[in-house]
Amino acid sequence: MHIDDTVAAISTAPGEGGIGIVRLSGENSLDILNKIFVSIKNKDTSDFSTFTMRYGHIIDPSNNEVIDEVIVSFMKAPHTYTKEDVVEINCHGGVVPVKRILEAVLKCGARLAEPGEFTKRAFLNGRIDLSQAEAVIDMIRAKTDSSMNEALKHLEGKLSNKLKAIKDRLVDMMSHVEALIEFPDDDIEELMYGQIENDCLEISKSLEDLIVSSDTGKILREGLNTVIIGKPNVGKSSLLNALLEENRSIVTDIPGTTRDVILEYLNIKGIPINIMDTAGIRNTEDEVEKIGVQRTLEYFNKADLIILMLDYSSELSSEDEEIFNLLGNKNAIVLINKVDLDRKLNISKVKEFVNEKRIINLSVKTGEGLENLKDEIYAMVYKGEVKYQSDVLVTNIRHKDLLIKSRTSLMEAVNTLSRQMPLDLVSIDLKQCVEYIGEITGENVHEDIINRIFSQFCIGK
Ligand SMILES: Nc1nc2c(c(=O)[nH]1)N(C=O)[C@@H](CNc1ccc(C(=O)N[C@@H](CCC(=O)O)C(=O)O)cc1)CN2
Ligand SMILES: Nc1nc2c(ncn2[C@@H]2O[C@H](COP(=O)(O)OP(=O)(O)OP(=O)(O)O)[C@@H](O)[C@H]2O)c(=O)[nH]1
Ligand SMILES: [Mg+2]
Repeated sequence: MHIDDTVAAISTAPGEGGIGIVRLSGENSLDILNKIFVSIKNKDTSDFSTFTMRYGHIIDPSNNEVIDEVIVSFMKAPHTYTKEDVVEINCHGGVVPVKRILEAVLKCGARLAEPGEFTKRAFLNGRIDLSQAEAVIDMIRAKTDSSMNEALKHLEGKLSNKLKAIKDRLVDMMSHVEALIEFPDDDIEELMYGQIENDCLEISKSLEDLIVSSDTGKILREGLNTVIIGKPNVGKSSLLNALLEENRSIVTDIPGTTRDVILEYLNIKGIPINIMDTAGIRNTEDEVEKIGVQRTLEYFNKADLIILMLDYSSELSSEDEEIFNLLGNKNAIVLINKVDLDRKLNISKVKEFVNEKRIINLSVKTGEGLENLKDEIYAMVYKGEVKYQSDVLVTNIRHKDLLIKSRTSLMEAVNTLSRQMPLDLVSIDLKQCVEYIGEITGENVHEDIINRIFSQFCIGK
């Protein structure tokens, strides 16, 4: 496939900044630049060496007026971000210079790039595979160091290489199977059945390891959805504020203070947390509060982790018990807050309700127990297994779903083999398995899916 138009976009974030960048990619990039760029030394761009920069001015082609003082860089195909000629115009940061330079570039024949089009070209031109392109957006969205490190590993091809190794093995097996179908040989057939079955099981184990890693990986990419619930006045909003180290939520000693769900983002030991403070759960006649309680329950159902708060200084109430009943087998930590006050809470009774959940004593007021809470969340996410920290994690649900499908095909092959059914059927299963892996890397994936992935990108990426 040959892409023959040249695209341009503002690649820096909108707003005021030190520098703004307008990026061009495509075979006319340098010609377009030549129409609007004048260097002090009056050199034209024909002898612009790759990966060098030049100082000069951008001129408005319609009236020859200077738009801005700039530095331009040139990267020659194919060793560039997109594998096409790339020009970057570094102008003064601010909304006007980048916008006017972009207009000038468009007037001279560039087309406005779609969101993610530079990265899409890097994919279509074969510099990176689809899973690496997806990592580019994860990189931009990452809220913590751990999330970013994981995205970088994907970007650098750690997952792609693993998948490639798996695919190579499958293709190898397929050729053996094909050979045996074409030239049946009773002497080795039985031996081959066992051998292929073994290989399938081994590959299935590698797929399984990747699938398991997605429990942690998804959290690093999307954040752990954590909902603080409890009856009114136990200190939910105080906890949110303490974790954020700012007064985000209104705190008063009036029960029913919080009426809506308040969402904030936290970084707990590198784990991105989407934390939600909610309206205290109770039966109420107040119309606004009722809606708030309803919302609390909706978020409760979607949560990855529930932080259930109790009040050390008050007796267990029917409201607390109602919340215990909601918990079921939800992933939850029980926090007993206000341990700085005198105890009225019957702790052994709490334990009867939530015997298998972790209970942590805390005082938001003094800060006691806050570190224990953070340690517990970290341990839950990493499940205490260090193996995830060095190896690559599957972070993307699309990838996880395809890995599950490819493993299912592989297990179908195993099933076929163990029942000594014809090898043609095994061949079909193996082919299916390879195709699912190819959907992750983008070798064979429907255009709609590619478009959907890149449409999530920002402009200029
Ligand atoms: N100014 C600028 N900064 C940027 C980018 C960019 O496009 N422009 N990037 C993008 O968003 C990121 C860097 N990513 C990049 C990835 C590959 C290539 C590239 O030219 N690769 C060539 C090898 C170049 C060489 O080694 O000489 C290649 O793979 O062939 C450039 C940038 C972050 N910083
Ligand atoms: N002594 C003591 N008081 C606390 C502690 N944590 C919170 N409080 C107080 O408890 C009261 C209620 O706190 P909030 O954070 O508003 O409670 P909430 O659970 O958000 O309440 P609703 O929004 O009404 O559901 C406030 O007066 C807080 O200052 C604590 O650890 N110790
Ligand atoms: Mg509150």
